[in-house]
Amino acid sequence: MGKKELETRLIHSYFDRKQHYGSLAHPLYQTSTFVFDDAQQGEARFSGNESGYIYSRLGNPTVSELEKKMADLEEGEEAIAFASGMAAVSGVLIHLLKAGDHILISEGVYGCTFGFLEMVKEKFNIDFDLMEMNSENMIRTMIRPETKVLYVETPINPTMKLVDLEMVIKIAKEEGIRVVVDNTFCSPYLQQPLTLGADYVIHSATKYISGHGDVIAGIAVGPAEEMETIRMTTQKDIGGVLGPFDAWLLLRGLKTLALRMDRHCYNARYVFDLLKDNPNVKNIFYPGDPNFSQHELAKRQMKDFGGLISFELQGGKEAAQRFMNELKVIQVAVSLGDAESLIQHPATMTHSVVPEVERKKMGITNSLVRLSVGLESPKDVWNDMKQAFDKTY
Ligand SMILES: C/C=C(/N=C/c1c(COP(=O)(O)O)cnc(C)c1O)C(=O)O
Repeated sequence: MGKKELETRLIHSYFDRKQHYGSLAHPLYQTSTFVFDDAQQGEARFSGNESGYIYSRLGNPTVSELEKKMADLEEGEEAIAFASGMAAVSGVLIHLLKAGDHILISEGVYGCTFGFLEMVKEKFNIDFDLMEMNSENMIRTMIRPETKVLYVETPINPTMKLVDLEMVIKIAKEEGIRVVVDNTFCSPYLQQPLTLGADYVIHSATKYISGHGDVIAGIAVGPAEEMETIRMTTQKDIGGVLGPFDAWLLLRGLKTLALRMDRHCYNARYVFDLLKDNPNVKNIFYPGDPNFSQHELAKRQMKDFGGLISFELQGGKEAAQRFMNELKVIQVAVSLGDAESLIQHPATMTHSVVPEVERKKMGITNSLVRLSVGLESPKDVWNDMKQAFDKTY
């Protein structure tokens, strides 16, 4: 029988149940270290002459099961689980870049990704430029001899703009540059950048992969040989590893990823269809909007349009904060991809670390709010927004 569908591979496991009392669920190895049969086995394991677990910062069976599954789901060679999405971002970029290098970034990125780039620019002389990656000529103009990486989020947090992966990857391959795609907003269920030729995929697994708002985690998927280098240097020595219980929770969350993403997409479309005609909304940014400037690219590049809607409210920051404060079902909180609908104000929250001049370039205004549509009844989500509009305007 051939390779099963993704929906099936999300659920089924890789471990040999016969070695684990027939356990259906993957066992949880909540341990920091592993006992050797004798001193010689310890020597053999550390030297690499014998495979096996040593210490959970170097590998853990529960974490390995998650990594195998994520590599499979993203159609990649190998995956590494990290303590957070930012640990995955920094782990991969530290591996790929050295002093004097340059990296091109999609015009919008998560605020702390921007903060990380500012830090390595100042401390380690790794330069970066943000750019709107929608013009082949512009990208080629911005590439320098020292450019080593094109880093993109698509959709971009929080503006929901898209980057044409096939176009960016084509240029990168011609120029001998690596492409890293942060696939957090889609999960492998809606988009698989490695199948388009990207070199690395990154996830804040905190979001849709977990789906239950109870784990902070990151994942990187990439070429096996380089991932081993990252595992045994960048991650081992910086130490941003994921704990076994968090890996176990992610394995549990992945089982329902397909069902949850379908529901997030359905619910977001339901909300959009009502929100788009609301007089208190100045602009709305949702890939599933037929009037969205990149709607055709969204249809081509994504399986469905996701669970996130960003929109600008009439009246600026004060009105946006009043609106958020009137919500009862939707929770005012950062993060996304949870069962609960969440709303946040990027300019003063997730992207507050980005200087205002850069935020403006990214299209992040004080009127912008980002809604992560959850798994509740979409009717209740919309009614909550409607009553908040009535009280705010
Ligand atoms: C509060 C956090 C939000 N985001 C995070 C995030 C990270 C970083 O992921 P950890 O938070 O380190 O797991 C990486 N990549 C993307 C596209 C992200 O949105 C947020 O936007 O609401």
